[in-house]
Amino acid sequence: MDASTRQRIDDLITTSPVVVFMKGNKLMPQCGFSNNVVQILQSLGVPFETFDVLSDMEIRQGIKEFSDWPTIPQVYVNGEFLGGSDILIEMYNSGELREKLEVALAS
Ligand SMILES: N[C@@H](CCC(=O)N[C@@H](CS)C(=O)NCC(=O)O)C(=O)O
Ligand code: FES
Repeated sequence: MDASTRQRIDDLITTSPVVVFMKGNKLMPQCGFSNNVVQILQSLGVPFETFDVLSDMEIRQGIKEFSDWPTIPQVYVNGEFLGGSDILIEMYNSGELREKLEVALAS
């Protein structure tokens, strides 16, 4: 990824405490994995921003390198990579996600 893509990602992950790189948007997720993450965050009632990687191939590829994670969706909390769909589902089911987000959003 070039320096300007890296800079854009640096900016994107701090637009909100919770940022989701996904396919599609909150109203119309374009993939079941992205939809999983949206449904989980909405069910917890936390505010979050999304970025549609289908609109930008540089970010779609760049975010994989940036996070060292090969797939979309990708969830960032306070500028740190948290995980994709499987990880979010697991953390949601264990209650860890609610706890983590409560702490993250309070800071
Ligand atoms: N097991 C993954 C599922 C996500 C996944 O497999 N994503 C694929 C299909 S949407 C992907 O991002 N492929 C590369 C791409 O489309 O750029 C997770 O936990 O998030
Ligand atoms: S777009 Fe086909 S699995 Fe996500």
